[in-house]
Amino acid sequence: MITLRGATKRYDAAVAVDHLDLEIAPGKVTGFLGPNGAGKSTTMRMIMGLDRPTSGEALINGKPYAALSHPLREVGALLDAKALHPGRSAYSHLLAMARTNGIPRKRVEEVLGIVGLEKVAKKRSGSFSLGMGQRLGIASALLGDPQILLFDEPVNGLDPDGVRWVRELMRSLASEGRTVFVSSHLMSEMQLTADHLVVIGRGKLLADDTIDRVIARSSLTAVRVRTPDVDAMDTLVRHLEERQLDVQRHEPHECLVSGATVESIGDLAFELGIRLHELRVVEASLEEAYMEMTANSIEYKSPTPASADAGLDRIHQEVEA
Ligand SMILES: Nc1ncnc2c1ncn2[C@@H]1O[C@H](COP(=O)(O)OP(=O)(O)OP(=O)(O)O)[C@@H](O)[C@H]1O
Repeated sequence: MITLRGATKRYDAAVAVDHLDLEIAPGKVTGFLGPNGAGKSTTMRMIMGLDRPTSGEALINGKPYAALSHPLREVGALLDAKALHPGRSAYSHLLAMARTNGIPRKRVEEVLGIVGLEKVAKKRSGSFSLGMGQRLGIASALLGDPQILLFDEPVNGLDPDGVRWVRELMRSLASEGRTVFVSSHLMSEMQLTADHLVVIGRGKLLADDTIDRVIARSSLTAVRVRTPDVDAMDTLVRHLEERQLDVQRHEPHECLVSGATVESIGDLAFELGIRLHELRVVEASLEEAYMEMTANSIEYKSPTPASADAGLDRIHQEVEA
């Protein structure tokens, strides 16, 4: 279990992480999302004892990293894949880590096998590609066979085969009951890998929930309603608007309702004696839900329109199709 209580990190006047309260539970993959500069790496560094919180605390199994008696056996992390001695081979890098942490030599061979680096294990890591460096970083994280694992953008630089391998590794580590906390900017990948999401923006918590609930809460997730009777649709829309619901009507026979369930709209239509030909949820994608949630937290905004608008357009197009 990873616990953050009021964890805050300031750099001079700037607040990188702002009073984060979180519990990252075992047995699942928790995805860690947020725009550039949101504070993800700083949060992970505080958990790993590399940055001291300005206030609050970051705990591993109830203790700060520095108080762990066998840190590598309790928690492993891939934080910066480039933080390796370039003249050292993967093997000697892992062996040095193993020796200083009382880990047997055979575990070095085991982890090299897990990450698929056996054949290049004796080569200087300075000659490694970005993807090989990521694999070596993952091997270092797994070395102590810890129950808690943190990965900061582990698929960065990996080819599609490598991306899938990381996904399967994360899933299998979680299925063994481990705590897996992984940051990424790739929404589609997170949707396939994570069970739970933590989203931060400007150092503050924006969401701590399952993927399904993050998507369901998006205003871009709406219920599509269709009736063959235009007058009946007029009546239904009036009643929905009286209930303060956001209704968009792009066609006489159809509307999109945000913030209501299919059950509540179905019951209302039934009470009003309105025949429906369609009543279904049109879900936002995780990317759309994320873009909407972080719209006000983006430090480095691109000049192109936000994809929240693109999301609405997509739903409208679906309705018109
Ligand atoms: N050592 C430091 N000194 C000063 N400011 C820092 C330092 N480290 C991080 N910051 C600032 O803290 C904020 C959070 O940075 P952090 O790297 O944690 O964000 P991030 O979410 O990991 O970003 P990215 O997705 O770009 O990797 C940023 O504004 C960054 O400029």
